[in-house]
Amino acid sequence: MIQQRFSQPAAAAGRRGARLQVRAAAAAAAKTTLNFKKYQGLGNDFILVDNRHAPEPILTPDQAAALCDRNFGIGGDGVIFALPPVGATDLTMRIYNSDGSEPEMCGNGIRCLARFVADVDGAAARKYRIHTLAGLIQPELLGDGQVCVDMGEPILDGPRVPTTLPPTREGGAVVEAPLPLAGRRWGITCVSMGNPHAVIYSANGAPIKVDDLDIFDIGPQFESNTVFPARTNTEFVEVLNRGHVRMVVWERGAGRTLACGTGACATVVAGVLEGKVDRRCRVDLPGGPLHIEWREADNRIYMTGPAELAFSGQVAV
Ligand SMILES: N[C@@H](CCC[C@H](N)C(=O)O)C(=O)O
Repeated sequence: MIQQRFSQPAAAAGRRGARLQVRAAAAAAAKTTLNFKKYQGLGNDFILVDNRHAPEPILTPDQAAALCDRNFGIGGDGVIFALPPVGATDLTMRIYNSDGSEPEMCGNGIRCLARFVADVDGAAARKYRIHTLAGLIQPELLGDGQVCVDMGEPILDGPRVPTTLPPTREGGAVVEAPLPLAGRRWGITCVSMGNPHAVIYSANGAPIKVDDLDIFDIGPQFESNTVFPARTNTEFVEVLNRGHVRMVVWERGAGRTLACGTGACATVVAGVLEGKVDRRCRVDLPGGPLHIEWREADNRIYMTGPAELAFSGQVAV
C-alpha cells in the first residue's frame, strides 16, 4: 500500500515502513491508563473522570465518544469530568455527550458527579457548589441516598432558548407553538435549563400518549430540525394528573436515553406554563421517577433523584 502510494524502490519503502511501524509502536506505548468510575441516575449512565489536576478535560471529544460506544467502548450516555473550581465553587463540571458534542448541563449527570466526588474524597453527605457552562448548580447528597439539586432558574426567552419558532407569549416565550412535522402539528414549549429543550404535551390538539410514539423514528426529526439551530433535546409528555406525568425523551447528542434530569425540569416548567401540571410534579421516565419542584418563592427548580455507582475500571486511551 505504502509502496504503491509513493512508488519508491523496495529498500526505501521498507525503511519507511519500518519507521511507520516504530512510530505506531511509540504511539501505542504513549497510551495512558485512565481510571474511571461509571455511575447512573435512573439508567442515564456516565463515565466519570477525576480531572481536578488539570483545567481542561484530559480526553478529546472523539476519545469520549469512543469510550461511550456500547459495543467497542465502556458504554455510556456521556463522559463527565470533575475539573478545578471556578470562583467561589467547589469544582467545575464539563460533559461530552456520547456523540462527542458538549452540552451546557446535565441533570442526572450532576447528581452522579456529586456522588462520585463524595465517594472519591470519602466525604460525608454534603452540598456542593458546582460551576457548569449553565452557571452555578448545587446538588445536595441526602441521607436516604437521593440527591436534591438546586438547578437554578429556567430560561424562557432570549438566545439561551435557541429556536426560530415565533414567540407565543409576551416576553418572548415559545409556549405551545405549533410545529408541523411528520404529518402532525406538535405543540412545542421551549425551555432552557442552560441546555435547550422542546417539550411536547400535545399533537394535533390531542394529548400525547407516550406508548403510541415511535421515539426512534420521531426523535431525530426534532433533534435536527432547522427551527432548533443548536439542535434540541425533545420531551414527549403524558399527563396522568396535575402532580404526575410520564415522559420519554430523545436527547441531543445521545439519542434515546432512559432519563433526562434537565428534561424533567423543563417538562414541569412547560406544563405549568401550559396550565397542565402543578409546580410540584413527579415525572416518570423509562428509568424511574424524578421529583421536580419549580418553587414560586424563588423561581428556582429543585430536582430529586438517585445516583449510583455501577462499576470502576481502567482503560487505555
Ligand atoms: N441527560 C442529561 C442531559 C445531557 C445533555 C443533553 N444531551 C444536551 O445535549 O443538552 C440530563 O439528565 O439532563
